[in-house]
Amino acid sequence: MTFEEMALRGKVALVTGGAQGIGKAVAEALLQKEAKVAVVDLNQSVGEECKKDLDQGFGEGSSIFIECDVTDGEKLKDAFKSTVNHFGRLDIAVNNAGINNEKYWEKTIDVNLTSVVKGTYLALEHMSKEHGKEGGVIVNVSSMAAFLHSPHQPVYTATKYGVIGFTRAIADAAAMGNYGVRINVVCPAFVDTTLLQSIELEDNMGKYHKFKDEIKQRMDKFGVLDPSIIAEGIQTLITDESLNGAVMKITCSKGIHFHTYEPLSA
Ligand SMILES: NC(=O)c1ccc[n+]([C@@H]2O[C@H](COP(=O)([O-])OP(=O)(O)OC[C@H]3O[C@@H](n4cnc5c(N)ncnc54)[C@H](O)[C@@H]3O)[C@@H](O)[C@H]2O)c1
Ligand SMILES: CCCCC[C@H](O)/C=C/[C@H]1C=CC(=O)[C@@H]1CCCCCCC(=O)O
Repeated sequence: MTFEEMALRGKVALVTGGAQGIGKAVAEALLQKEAKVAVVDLNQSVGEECKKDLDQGFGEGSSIFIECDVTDGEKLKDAFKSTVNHFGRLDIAVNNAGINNEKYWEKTIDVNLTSVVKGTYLALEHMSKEHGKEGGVIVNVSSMAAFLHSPHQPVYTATKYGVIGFTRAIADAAAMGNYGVRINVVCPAFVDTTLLQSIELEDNMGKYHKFKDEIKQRMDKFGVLDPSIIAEGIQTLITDESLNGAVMKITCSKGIHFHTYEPLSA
């Protein structure tokens, strides 16, 4: 049995936006290592299809689907509670749900940043030693848009910067407060998921829709990753106990690697 299999076997994970794309790839990777997974997603039909796939691939008892809009604080709180009630514990949370919408940009902030903060705090309530729990790991999903900003997605870019800043700060708080919880962030470049289709839609891109060809040029230039490599990177952030406050970048050019920051000057 590999180290990852030992580290993940029997562990319970909650993955937001887990019904498709990167989130589903994360769920499959964790189930492959005999973890249990709660798939939390807004989309009921896609979520139920995902559940069927996971049942077929990993057995009916290994996962549950919880329909939940992460921007609804009470629903998200209930999703965490249902996960713990069903599986008896929570060890891992992946705050992955995200959208790309510059027209209704307040919604983008709600999903991509506010709900990641809420999801992190809810996960800490169920995992942190400050709440008498046994510890765990949280992974928040940002983007390479936080390193190569996108003039076509100013608000999306801002949310992804925010996810990095919040995660690095709360990871330090977790260490200083002996929460027993490691908190890391992953920053993928373009990934082959439904989200990329949003660049074609004026309802998503708003006034920046006229820039869509430029985004496509960037996709041609930088390449498009398979969701499975993001799942591989997130699995490393979960199982490598040396990682807390880590900022993982995943690109076609350099694969899985880490961003390093200048040490704080005295
Ligand atoms: N695809 C990319 O190129 C790319 C690159 C970098 C980062 N990301 C980030 O990865 C994460 C996952 O994106 P993806 O590419 O898999 O997209 P996707 O659209 O394929 O999947 C996102 C999932 O999140 C769900 N979701 C959206 N809003 C929700 C809400 N309010 N409540 C609950 N679930 C909700 C959707 O129903 C969907 O199942 C996002 O945070 C995204 O910003 C994506
Ligand atoms: C389009 C709708 C969904 C957005 C998904 C994703 O979050 C977007 C990231 C890109 C946005 C602008 C960029 O250039 C970002 C990609 C930068 C890639 C940099 C790679 C650099 C390298 O390979 O060295």
